[in-house]
Amino acid sequence: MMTDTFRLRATAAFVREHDAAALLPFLLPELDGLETRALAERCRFSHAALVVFPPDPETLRAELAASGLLSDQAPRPSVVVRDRLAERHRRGADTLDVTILRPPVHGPDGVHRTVEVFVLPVPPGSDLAELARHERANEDEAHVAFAVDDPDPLVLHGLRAILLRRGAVPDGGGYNPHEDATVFYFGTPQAKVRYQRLELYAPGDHRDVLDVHLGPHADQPAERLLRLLTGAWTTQALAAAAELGVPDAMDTRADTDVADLARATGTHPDGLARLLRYLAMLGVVAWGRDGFRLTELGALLRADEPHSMRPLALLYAGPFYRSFAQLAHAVRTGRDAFEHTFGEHHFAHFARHPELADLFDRSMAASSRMFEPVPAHPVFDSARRVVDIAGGNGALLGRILTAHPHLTGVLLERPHVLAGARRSLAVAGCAERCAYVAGDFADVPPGADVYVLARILHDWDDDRCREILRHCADAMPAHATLLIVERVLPTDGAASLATAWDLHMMCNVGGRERTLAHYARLLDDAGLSLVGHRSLPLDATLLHARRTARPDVTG
Ligand SMILES: C[S@@+](CC[C@H](N)C(=O)[O-])C[C@H]1O[C@@H](n2cnc3c(N)ncnc32)[C@H](O)[C@@H]1O
Repeated sequence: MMTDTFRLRATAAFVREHDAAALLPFLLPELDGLETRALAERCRFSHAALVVFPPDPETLRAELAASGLLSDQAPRPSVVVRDRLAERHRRGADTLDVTILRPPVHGPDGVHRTVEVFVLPVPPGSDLAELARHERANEDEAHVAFAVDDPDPLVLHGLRAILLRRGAVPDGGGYNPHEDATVFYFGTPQAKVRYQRLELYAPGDHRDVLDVHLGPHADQPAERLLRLLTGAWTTQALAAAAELGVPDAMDTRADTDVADLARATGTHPDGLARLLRYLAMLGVVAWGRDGFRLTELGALLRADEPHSMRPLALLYAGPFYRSFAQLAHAVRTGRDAFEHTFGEHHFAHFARHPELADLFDRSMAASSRMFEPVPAHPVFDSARRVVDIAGGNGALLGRILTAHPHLTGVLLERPHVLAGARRSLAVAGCAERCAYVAGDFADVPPGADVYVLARILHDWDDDRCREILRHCADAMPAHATLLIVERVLPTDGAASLATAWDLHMMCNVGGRERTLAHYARLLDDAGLSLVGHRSLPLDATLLHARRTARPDVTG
């Protein structure tokens, strides 16, 4: 359990190191440059907040002093956080004596900021000990706050609209008469920093805007849970649209009439209208005056879109949907649910069903935009030969060979995958510079300069990964490089696609996503060293490893 001093120090360091323009895109990765600028012009990053639970005032003073946080201001009563704690822990608000301190901290540019410290005394033997334990572990009240200096209602409505459009979710708020200030809380579920709540802090009484923010039922956990529970319907609605060719028959620049769309897709007009209404809620299509328009998001489901995500939609709503229904089996037994559902491992199952193998290969290509920056890695400049181990349909090798005409490539894959790889490398114009090896991880060809393992290690448990990495290390000359593409699990609780894919790997493959330290250990065990890493699109990371130099024992 983290001590309050540690939590105070970490919060103060965060406030010191960040500013609004840099922080906002981490909280809401979908913000575009214009929106970030509009927000940063009207909102200052003012503080990060936490709740502490000192046994007595002396301990609190000592903890604040040890964290470099000193304030001679008198504490003010908290209303909003007190009420939230009371509701979460089913206690009367008047039994919680929560006060607010705001010790100053200087930001990177010397500007005045604060750490907002909510203080709830928990004397020894108090019945609040369990509440304190829960709150320290979950940090439900931790948030970062942006102060709005000129908060007229129009500005507040405009700021809310941008935040909501980019994935923020209303998460309560309130008016504190002791401070004459209104706060608006938002959840930021996509955040790439440890804070998944954002506060707009507006001096003055803005309860009219707050009423809109809170909505009639917005603070009901039951409503939030209902929204979460319908996730399966989202997967199926997206896949149904893709299967029926709805995005393919729509336009991103003009509205399409529902009756026309029903004719074009061979669907029932009422059924289609209802599906479209749901898709509009997801942002996949948008309501227009004359029907519905396809959005940029929805266009990714078109069959002819470069990097089309249609195959992924069909896979996730098809075989992987059936196996996800058995997730509890995977959690209970530690064994993958795909094998439990289909009677064999997914690689073997797909190998026996060519239409599924094809769907799988095309769905891997759907997210191959994560490879875009890989060919720019400097290791390719001095290399001559590259081996892509289990390179799938050759999407990555094709990019590397296209960017570096001096290179030759080898693609190692299972025999049934090679035909597709040959075709796509021929389309990429790299056929003459590429050789193919039909085989297993044990057949990694020796003597190349760069070896690539993209989205392979997460398919396997640690023992099999060590084995695969040893095959690589054995094949690698002393100067060679191994590049690994994976989604790396964050260690600070930040939201990441890796966390979702870790569940997918457990359920469907029997593998796992890993932290950077975990990869470093596996490499080390195989005689390799992690020497660098850089981030890639779609929450992926490129790890760079070399053979570990062995001490010269020839003496
Ligand atoms: C998740 S895909 C990744 C493909 C490619 N590297 C990419 O990122 O697009 C995993 C690949 O491992 C291959 N594979 C599975 N078992 C293998 C084995 N024993 N030896 C070689 N390749 C294998 C599969 O055929 C599949 O193409």
